[in-house]
Formats: sequence, C-alpha cells, structure tokens
Amino acid sequence: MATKISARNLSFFYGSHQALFDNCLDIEERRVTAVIGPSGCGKSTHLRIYNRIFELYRDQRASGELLIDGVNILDPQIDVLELRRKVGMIFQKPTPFPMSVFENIAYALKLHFKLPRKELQQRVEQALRAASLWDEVKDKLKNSGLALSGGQQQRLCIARAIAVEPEILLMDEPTSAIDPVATLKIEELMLDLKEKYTIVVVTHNMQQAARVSDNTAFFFKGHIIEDGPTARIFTNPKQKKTEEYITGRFG
Ligand SMILES: Nc1ncnc2c1ncn2[C@@H]1O[C@H](COP(=O)(O)OP(=O)(O)OP(=O)(O)O)[C@@H](O)[C@H]1O
Repeated sequence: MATKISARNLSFFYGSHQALFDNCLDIEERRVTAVIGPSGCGKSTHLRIYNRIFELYRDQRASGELLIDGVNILDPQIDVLELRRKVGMIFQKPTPFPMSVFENIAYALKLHFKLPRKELQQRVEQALRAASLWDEVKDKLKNSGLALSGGQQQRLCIARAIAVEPEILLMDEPTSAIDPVATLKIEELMLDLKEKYTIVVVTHNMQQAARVSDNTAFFFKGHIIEDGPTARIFTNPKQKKTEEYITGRFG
C-alpha cells in the first residue's frame, strides 16, 4: 500500500511550549488511520499541521517535514488554499455555516471552482449523496444547515469537505458530540469514504478506533510511542505504555 503522508521529525511549538517532539509517522493511502492517546498528548496539534491551519494563530510554529505525496507542505512556497482543498477537515463540534443546506456546499465549491449553475447543483447533490445525507435533506435544501440534527450537521460538514474533491480527510473526534445512532452512521460512512480518501481520525473511543481504522498511532506527551496495524496494536502492542493505555489503565 502506498504512503500518502509522511511526518519526518515533526515538532510543534505554542510560543515557547513544545507540544510535539520529532514525530515520525507514515500514513497509508485510502486507509483509515486512528490517532489515539490521553488528553493533552498532542493528537489535535499533530492533525492541525496537515493543512497548516495552525498558521491562522500567532506564535504557533511547526518544524521538520510533513510530506504529502512526497512534497513538504511546510514549505513556504506551497499554495495554502490548494492544500486546504486537498486536505479537508472535520471538527469535534459540527460547524455548518449559517446558511442553507445547499449553500453550505455551494459556498465551498465556489471558493475553489468556477462552475455553471447546473453543474454546481449536480456537485452539491453528489456530495450530499456521498455523505449519505441526500435522502434526508433533498426536500430541505433551502432550510438552514443549523436546523439539522447534530449527526446530520456533521454529515453536512463531511459533504462540504468532500465536495471540493480532497484527497485526505482529517477528522478530529468527529463523533464525540453526537448520539450513538448518529455515530454509527458516521462510522459506516468512514468505511465507505476510505475507498476514495485517506482518512486520519483522532478518537478517544477505543472501540471506535478498533471498528473503523486499519492503522493506529498511539501518542503520549507529544511523542508517538507506537504505530502499526490496528489489529496488532490492540492485541499485541510492543510498548508497555501502549498496552496500559488501550487496556484503560490510564487516560
Ligand atoms: N492554543 C494553545 N496554546 C498553548 N498550548 C496549547 C494550545 N493548544 C494546545 N496546547 C497544548 O499542547 C498540548 C497538546 O494539546 P492537544 O490539544 O494537541 O492535545 P490532544 O491530545 O488533542 O488533547 P485532547 O484529547 O484533550 O483533545 C497540551 O499540552 C496543550 O495544553
């Protein structure tokens, strides 16, 4: 399986506070990789480097390399708008824009492409279908995205991310704010989406990591302690710390 993303000696600083230390990690293409570890160990920080979203904040800085398809995206020459099209992100709390269901997706499309109206409509429908949301919203396209249920809002955000044809989807605890039934729908969706996209998901939920991911990386205090196939990490971890975490002895 091809490597899509490679972190090479990746470190991260909030001002003078170092949150990540020389992370090295290879992420396989069209697979789901789970990022696990106790609170504050740097999971979200790690993910936020992949689309350079951290640059929106002063005093935050990454060093080392983050290769996507072999290109270091931390290079200042990189087109950040194009990077963020290629690397979509879904957050813990659903973040629909305060506009209609249709416009939530059309807005993202218009940001990146100039499309005739008819094609815009087709692409909105395609994205909603791919996010398993079309049947639930096809009669409410003009209603506010904020009027949907939490799980539907999260799928709307997934539809918005995939509408612009990304290659990578980052999901930072995407189901922690929604109920178990909606969570299952998103997990099923992730298994569908990995046919086309490379998915990296931060989760606190060990069952979820076991259900949806092919590979797992275990973070602890800003270091990657261990990574590899999820089945092995969960049944036969090499590091004592990993075993202690997945068996619930801390975290
Ligand atoms: N904006 C910030 N300013 C300063 N320090 C921060 C900031 N955000 C995070 N940190 C620190 O960086 C470290 C890693 O935080 P991060 O949010 O990446 O951890 P996490 O593993 O995702 O945690 P959680 O599971 O609780 O979401 C922590 O020590 C945290 O306090």
